[in-house]
Amino acid sequence: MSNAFQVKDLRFKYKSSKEDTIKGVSFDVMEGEIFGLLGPSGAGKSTTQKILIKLLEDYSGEISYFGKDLKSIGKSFYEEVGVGFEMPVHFSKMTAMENMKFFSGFYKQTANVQELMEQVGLWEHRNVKVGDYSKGMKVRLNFVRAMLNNPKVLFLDEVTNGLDPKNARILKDIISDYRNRGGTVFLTTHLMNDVEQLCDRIAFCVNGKLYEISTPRDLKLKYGKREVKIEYKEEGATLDRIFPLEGIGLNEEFQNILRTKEIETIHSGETSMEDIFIKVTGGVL
Ligand SMILES: Nc1ncnc2c1ncn2[C@@H]1O[C@H](COP(=O)(O)OP(=O)(O)OP(=O)(O)O)[C@@H](O)[C@H]1O
Repeated sequence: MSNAFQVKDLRFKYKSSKEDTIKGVSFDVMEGEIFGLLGPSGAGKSTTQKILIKLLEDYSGEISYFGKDLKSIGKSFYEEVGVGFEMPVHFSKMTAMENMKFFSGFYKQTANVQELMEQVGLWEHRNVKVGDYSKGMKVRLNFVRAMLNNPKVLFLDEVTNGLDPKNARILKDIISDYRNRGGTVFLTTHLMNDVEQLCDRIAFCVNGKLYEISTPRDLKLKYGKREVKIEYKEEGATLDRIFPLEGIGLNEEFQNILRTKEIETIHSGETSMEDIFIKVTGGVL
């Protein structure tokens, strides 16, 4: 697998601000992975994304896109990337389909719009004016728009914001499917669920810096509590005990509970991603 993006010591300052918004971050986005930037509001996630999309060019540091300096790549870049911004922008007096046809016109190569609209459950509402769409429908349409050019790399900003759990799930499945077919995804979020269910690797972003670039699983192993909690019934009451994972197979008390009690639950001490985030960055999401 090659690197879709290689970012080295990226720094960026908005003209109106006194200090750097992005304070020297380095990371790679591998081709075929879902890479997530997780962080609280104002951390610099959207700014980083805008730099990678070439909307902000006045940065220092190095960014390469499939081995080429990002600054040297021309308009062809937009044929290859899909962008789903947080705030959907559509023509509200036009129908969803008219909107999609309009935006398709920007690209040389376009995806199968019907298929995309069907996937997100909007095909039957294709002739409705976007102004009459609900917020969730607009979010789903925005996703279709991001996929219109069959992108090689997909950028998503808070992609599940405003969606109910069912529609959030549908969208996450489509994103995973896109990755499984070789697509690369760079997403920003402040939502744990998005990270846990979607991302192959994540980076914690706080105040323009990155902490701990890793897989959700490795982070859990590194920062998780190495213990097992067991809940069991005894004389009508539910009791619980916590045992260290080390030597659990030889722990007689643990074995005894397993043998003699009615077990209700057994959990390994999984630390939530939120706990890990706080532990690593000292900040809250
Ligand atoms: N156009 C701009 N001019 C000046 N400062 C800006 C501009 N856009 C963003 N900022 C500032 O840069 C910092 C990072 O903002 P950014 O939007 O990248 O954060 P974020 O992590 O994406 O947060 P959110 O999830 O709220 O969008 C914030 O302090 C913000 O106020």
